[in-house]
Formats: sequence, C-alpha cells, structure tokens
Amino acid sequence: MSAPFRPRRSALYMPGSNARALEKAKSLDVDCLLLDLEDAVAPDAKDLARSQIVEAVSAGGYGSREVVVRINGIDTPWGEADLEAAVGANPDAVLVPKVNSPADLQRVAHKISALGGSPDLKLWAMMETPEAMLNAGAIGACGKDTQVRLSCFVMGTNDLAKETRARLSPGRAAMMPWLMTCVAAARAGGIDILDGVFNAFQDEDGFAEECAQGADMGMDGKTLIHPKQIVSCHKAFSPTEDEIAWARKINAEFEKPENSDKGAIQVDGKMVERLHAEMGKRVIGIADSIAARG
Ligand SMILES: CC(C)(COP(=O)(O)OP(=O)(O)OC[C@H]1O[C@@H](n2cnc3c(N)ncnc32)[C@H](O)[C@@H]1OP(=O)(O)O)[C@@H](O)C(=O)NCCC(=O)NCCSC(=O)C[C@H](O)C(=O)O
Ligand SMILES: [Mg+2]
Repeated sequence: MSAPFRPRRSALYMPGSNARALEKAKSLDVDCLLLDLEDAVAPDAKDLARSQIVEAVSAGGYGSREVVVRINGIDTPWGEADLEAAVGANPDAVLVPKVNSPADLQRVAHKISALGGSPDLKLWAMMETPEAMLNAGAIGACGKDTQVRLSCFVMGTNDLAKETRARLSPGRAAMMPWLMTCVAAARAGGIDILDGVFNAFQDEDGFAEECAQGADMGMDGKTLIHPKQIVSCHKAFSPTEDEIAWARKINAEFEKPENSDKGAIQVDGKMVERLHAEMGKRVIGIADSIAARG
C-alpha cells in the first residue's frame, strides 16, 4: 500500500545548466528536487540547461525524490520550449514561475493536455508577485480543479521582496502577512506549501531560525539553494520523537471502547479532542513515510 502522506520537508533548487549538480542530486538525502530553467540560468545557457534537464529526468536515477522542473514564464522567449521539453521528460511536476492568477495555471494546464502530457503530471505554483498575494485564495482553489492538478505552492520571497520593495530582514516581519495568507490559501485548496529560500547559506544559525519559523507557521517544508542546508531543514520539518509518541498515544486513547462516544478526553493532564487525534494521524503518516524511505 502506498503511503498516504508525502513528506516535502526539503526542496533543493539547482540550475539546469549545472550538470554536476544534477548528478550530485541523486546522492542527496532531499525530498524534492527543483531543476531550474528560470532565474538560476543565464539567457545564454537556457538551451543547454533545457537539454541537460531533459536528459537527466528521462534517464532517472532520482529514487523516491520528487522531481520538479521549473520552467520559464510561458510568455518569455523560452517558456513554450521549456514546457514542451518538460512534458516530454515527464517529471513529477512542473513549477510555474510568477503566477498571478488562476488563469495563468489554467493556461499551462491546457497546454500540457494539448501536448499529450501524462495525467499524473502535477503543477506547482511560485507565489512571488504582488498580484499573487492579492489572488492567493483563488490560485489555491486550483488545488480542487481536476483540470489544473495544482499540488503545491512555493514561496518566492526574493521576487516578492523585489516587486514589493519590502525588506527580507531577520524575522521577516514585512513578509509575514503574505506568507500566512498563502498558508491559509494552500490549506483551503488542499495543497502543500513550501517556504522561500534563505540566501545566506553559510549562516547556519540564521537558517535554522528561519526553518523553525517556517515550521511554526505551518509550512510543509522549505526551499533550499545549497546541499549544506538539508540536514538542518529536515530537523525543523520532521516530526520529533515526542510528537510521534504523543500522536500515537492520543490515537490509542480514542480507540479504547470507553472513549468511543467521547469528543474530548483527558490525557496526561491535558484536554484532547478528536481534532488533535486527526492532527496526530498526519504526524504519524509523515513519520512513517520518512521511515519507509530508509
Ligand atoms: C549558491 C551556489 C552558486 C554556490 O555554488 P558553489 O560555490 O559551487 O558551492 P560549493 O562549492 O559550496 O558546492 C559544494 C558542492 O555542492 C554542489 N552544489 C552546490 N549547490 C548545489 C545545488 N543547489 N544542488 C546540487 N548540488 C549543489 C556543488 O556542485 C559542489 O559539488 P562537488 O563539486 O561535488 O563537491 C550554488 O549552491 C547554487 O547554484 N545554488 C542554487 C541556486 C539556484 O538555483 N537559485 C535559483 C533558485 S532561488 C529562487 O529563485 C527562489 C524564488 O524564485 C524567489 O524569487 O525567491
Ligand atoms: Mg523567483
């Protein structure tokens, strides 16, 4: 039986133009790979990056890692060719940059079907423009549109800072309303959401703090730019032993015959409701999926 919960704790970007990185990714303990054709690739290297990504994805070897190709915007000189190449290579998902509205995703989904793309090919959306922040709920609702197959938001905090002129300062106070709006929009649409990148990848303490903040906010994971960020990211976004034990305990309590007609019970001096047991089931599911990967 396949695991019902898919951990997306870490998603590592790598430029498609960097063949060494595409190869190295096969040995990294990371949940998702974001093979980039967009901002990490210079205009003169777009064609090389596209052919390297097609070759890498078609050849496989990435195991249980979720493989996602970030295309250039469909209205750029490279977007159409990127999408056609991605559909041919058939990764797990296509990541659409600078999504402003549901129409942007519907357009890409329509093109994927016209190209004969696999019905299993999902869309992910970069949330990184002022328009996207204003339309977050409507974009998130594409998670329930079976024609679009949106399954994840990715916060693009660098572009968001550029477009809004808000500062990416420690603690991210200025970003917080948008980040939390997108968390709510993702949950309403039934999809996952990944936090933005932390650019100062040599600053381990700063990165750990931002991971903890993202986990507190309800993010499912974080996007990364360097392999050295993976371990700390997994620490923040994996359920702890205590959380797993508590989840198992409260679920076991609710399964007891004497609690079958109760909505709220006391466990270890705390009030526990069935909603906590539901939350616990997700913790257990994610923990089991992580364990199953070995
Ligand atoms: C930031 C980097 C340019 C640093 O590269 P480099 O100086 O080569 O780093 P190291 O020497 O420390 O590398 C050590 C080894 O690790 C491999 N490596 C490095 N980065 C990656 C990676 N991302 N994926 C896989 N492997 C990686 C190196 O090849 C070395 O390997 P080896 O030689 O075998 O020892 C670089 O890390 C980098 O390019 N990072 C990704 C940048 C990127 O993709 N940016 C775009 C996404 S961010 C963004 O756009 C978010 C959003 O849209 C927004 O708006 O916010
Ligand atoms: Mg961006």
